[in-house]
Amino acid sequence: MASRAGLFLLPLAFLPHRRPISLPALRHSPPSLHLGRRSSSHLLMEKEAATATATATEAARRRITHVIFDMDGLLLDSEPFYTLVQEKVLERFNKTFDWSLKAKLMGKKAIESARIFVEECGLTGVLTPEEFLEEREGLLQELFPSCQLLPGVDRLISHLHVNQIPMCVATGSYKQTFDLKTQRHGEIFSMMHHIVMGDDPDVKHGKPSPDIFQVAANRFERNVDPADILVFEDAPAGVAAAKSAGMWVVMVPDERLDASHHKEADQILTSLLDFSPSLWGLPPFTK
Ligand SMILES: O=P(O)(O)OC[C@@H](O)CO
Ligand SMILES: [Mg+2]
Repeated sequence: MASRAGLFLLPLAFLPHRRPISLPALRHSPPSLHLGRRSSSHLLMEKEAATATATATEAARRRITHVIFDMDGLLLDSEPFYTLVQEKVLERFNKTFDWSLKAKLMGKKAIESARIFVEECGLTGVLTPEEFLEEREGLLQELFPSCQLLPGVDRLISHLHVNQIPMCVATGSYKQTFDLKTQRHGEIFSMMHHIVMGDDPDVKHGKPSPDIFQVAANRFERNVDPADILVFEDAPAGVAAAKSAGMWVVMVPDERLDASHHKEADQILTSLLDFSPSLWGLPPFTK
């Protein structure tokens, strides 16, 4: 297999589309970087990561040349708003919302997640997916403008921008809600080469299909090998989409997401503050 200058030949087993490689989470980062208490899923995450072999670390030291960011739950702390509103809707039907359902909804196109929500909550015939979406979007309108950046986002994106690493966003959010959520963060999103959204005409199927990441990769200035692209995601559907697009994926899951959803990711982090660019052949942080 031809290798690029300075790259070593990767045994076929390590190609991203063949099997995920779990890498050591940055256990040495100072405790202050680890936000919040360490839940059992975090300890499991570290155990999973700790089993990574030196070979896996070597294999993953590819020279990543391009980066694709998911948005909700990865760049923006918007997922709690979705949860809050979905809990509100369910209260009306005396039903409760839990993370096993959340795991199925995250990252998906709005109408797809609405269909799952109505079906899984036994509301078929009571509430249509369209009615649910209308109610949900109505409640979210006031909440979205207060979306904050998640920890480590500003530092990482500014760092990649300064080092001229091409990057973009691939989000299942539709344009209208994208504008609402990002209105306070124009500078960060202006550093993106392009933004692909859930209602983009070229995106035929939402995550977990690879469409949105393939469209995002094709819109960079030059043809990019998917194996040179690193995706950052928070949701199982997004990780699955990135892997089926043949890309590498760092997952930054909410600590309430069951660790069984971590398997496909190449690296698991508790926060972007723990990301080490040089592990992926990207320029290291200087400060
Ligand atoms: O930016 P992403 O994570 O694709 O969000 C999509 C939206 O459906 C929220 O889950
Ligand atoms: Mg997401």
